[in-house]
Amino acid sequence: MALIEVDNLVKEYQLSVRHKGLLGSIRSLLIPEYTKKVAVDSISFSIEKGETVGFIGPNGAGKSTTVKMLTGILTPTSGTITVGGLSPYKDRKKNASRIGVVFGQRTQLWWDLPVADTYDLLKYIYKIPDNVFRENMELFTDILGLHEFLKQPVRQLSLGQKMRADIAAALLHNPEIIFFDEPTIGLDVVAKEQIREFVRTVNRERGTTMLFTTHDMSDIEKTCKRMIIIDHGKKIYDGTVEEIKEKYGKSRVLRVEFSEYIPNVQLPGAELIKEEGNKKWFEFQKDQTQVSRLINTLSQKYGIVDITVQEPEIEGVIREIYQGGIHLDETLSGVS
Ligand SMILES: Nc1ncnc2c1ncn2[C@@H]1O[C@H](COP(=O)(O)OP(=O)(O)OP(=O)(O)O)[C@@H](O)[C@H]1O
Repeated sequence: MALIEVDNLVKEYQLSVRHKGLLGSIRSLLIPEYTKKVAVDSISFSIEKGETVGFIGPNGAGKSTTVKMLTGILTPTSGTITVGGLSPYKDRKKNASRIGVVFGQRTQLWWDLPVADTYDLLKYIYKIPDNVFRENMELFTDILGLHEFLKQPVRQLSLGQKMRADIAAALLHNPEIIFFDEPTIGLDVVAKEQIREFVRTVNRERGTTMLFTTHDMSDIEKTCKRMIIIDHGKKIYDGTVEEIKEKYGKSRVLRVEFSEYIPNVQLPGAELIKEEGNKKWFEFQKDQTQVSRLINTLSQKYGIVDITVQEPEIEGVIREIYQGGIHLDETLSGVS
């Protein structure tokens, strides 16, 4: 049995119908009417121990609702979830001790307490043995650079420091599974990279299972092997990040450094998209133009110092999927 098993999961929210005007308001009060919003529509998937999975989709797709059900905060309308053999909403307390949750937009730390005191409190709450606490504090301080601000109250921390402090707090009790909700939102590139590196280290060294919801495709590309895409509450893709890029990222960029400045380069089958000194970037469609033909054409006419082919950005592929420009085929999408 997989660590996380989700079968035909459905969540409907009940919304009250409001009528216009004073009479309408009175009517709504006396005879309340409701409509249903299906936020999660028969989703199934399973996640094995040690996997890192990106859970993505456009705004309102149903990601948070699914994660809230996985963590036991919400009860499903129908379908089943098991996390390590437990039902998250029925065995909420037991489940909580085995999971860690990191919210990018909210802190779980005590606002007025120094960070170190928060960790002491968590040690007490989760009954973390001394040796585990010491080992984790050492590792987290080292990779996340906690020593800079351990004695400062949480309210004085910068966004990036708070995020690092929050991640350490969520992992202190050695959870088997961690749910990250937009873990790098609002952070600068250095802080983002530090967090991604930390996540990779913990996954590699401890085999911790990780699920990310994020709008930052670099988070997914740099930390996850697998990606589940949902849209309008339905699962539309479940597979590797590489596979979706390879199959749907049709455009490639040829970056060429010439031995001298050449004003007009004609390259049939490719379009000039950028130039900088002696360097030029050409975009081409990999299923229409062979890269070897482009290289031959260029090298016969011009002196070339360096040439590289750049892979497609996952960001662009996902944008097109959200905009309906790419229809995923069922054999690839792993959707049954
Ligand atoms: N408490 C609620 N009551 C009613 N409808 C809700 C509630 N929470 C979410 N919804 C609706 O359910 C749908 C899914 O919302 P959800 O927050 O799960 O999406 P999401 O994929 O996490 O979006 P985002 O990327 O914007 O955070 C949306 O249409 C949303 O308006």
